[in-house]
Amino acid sequence: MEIAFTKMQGAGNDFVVLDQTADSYRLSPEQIRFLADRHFGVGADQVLCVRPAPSADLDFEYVIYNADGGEVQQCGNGARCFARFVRDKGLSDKDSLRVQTLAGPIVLQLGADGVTVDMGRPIFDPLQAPFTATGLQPQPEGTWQTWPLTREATGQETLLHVAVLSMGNPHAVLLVDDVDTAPVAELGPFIGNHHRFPERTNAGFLQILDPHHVRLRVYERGAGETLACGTGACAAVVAGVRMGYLTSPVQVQTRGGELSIAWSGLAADSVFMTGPATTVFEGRIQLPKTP
Ligand SMILES: N[C@@H](CCC[C@H](N)C(=O)O)C(=O)O
Repeated sequence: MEIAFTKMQGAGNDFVVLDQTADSYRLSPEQIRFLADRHFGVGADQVLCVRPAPSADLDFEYVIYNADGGEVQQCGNGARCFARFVRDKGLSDKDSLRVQTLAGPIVLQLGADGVTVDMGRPIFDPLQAPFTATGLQPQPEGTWQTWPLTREATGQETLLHVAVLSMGNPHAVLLVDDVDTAPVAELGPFIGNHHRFPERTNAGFLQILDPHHVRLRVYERGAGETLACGTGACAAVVAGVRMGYLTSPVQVQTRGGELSIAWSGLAADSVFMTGPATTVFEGRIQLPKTP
């Protein structure tokens, strides 16, 4: 089967975007992995599918797959690209779109500064992250807490203190002095695959510059380190605000660009993310047959 695709990026987090509004084909995990493959396919951190709305109060369904082929709940940078895609393809001319994700509905707003996404409320209950905190003693940090993860390296035991929350998808946030020297390639998979995260997790490395500016690297579940992670930026800012280090709005510098995150600090309020969304190229590709 040959399909049309659009390659997009938001702050360097890159996507293959597929229009499945009129054509109801579905892809196997092998086909997703092929599309995301940087040598044999198009290359992307995530594959995004635009599908018809499942109910009249929504505009579309937004389906997200990681490069490893697994379907996931949420993708912030992808949401901005989704909004740009439906506008550019003439699928909708609305400035405000309500789309269904696996984590629930989110609202996308197209404006002059880029796309702003209402990412919904952060979820603080560890069990809902999901994170198994049984038997652990949290360490108080501001109005919040971090959790100790034991790490055995070269015979020595070290403790990493991570903030845990969900932005619809799981996040662990570790404060570091300098993101450039943080051992992301080593600690990212350790935190991401830690047995206390039964669905694995995205691992953020947060360097605070001042109350309104941070630097961030994220080792993403199912994709490895990416140039930016939208939900990771939201989670890091929420964690920083609750620990008392940050004040909204916060500019998040990633390796691929800048994102602006706003959150009132109240658990009942949504997190808002603004940033770029760009089309890189379009094409058609023959999919491999799957068994
Ligand atoms: N790049 C994303 C997040 C994509 C999903 C994530 N890897 C997960 O498995 O939860 C973003 O911009 O938020």
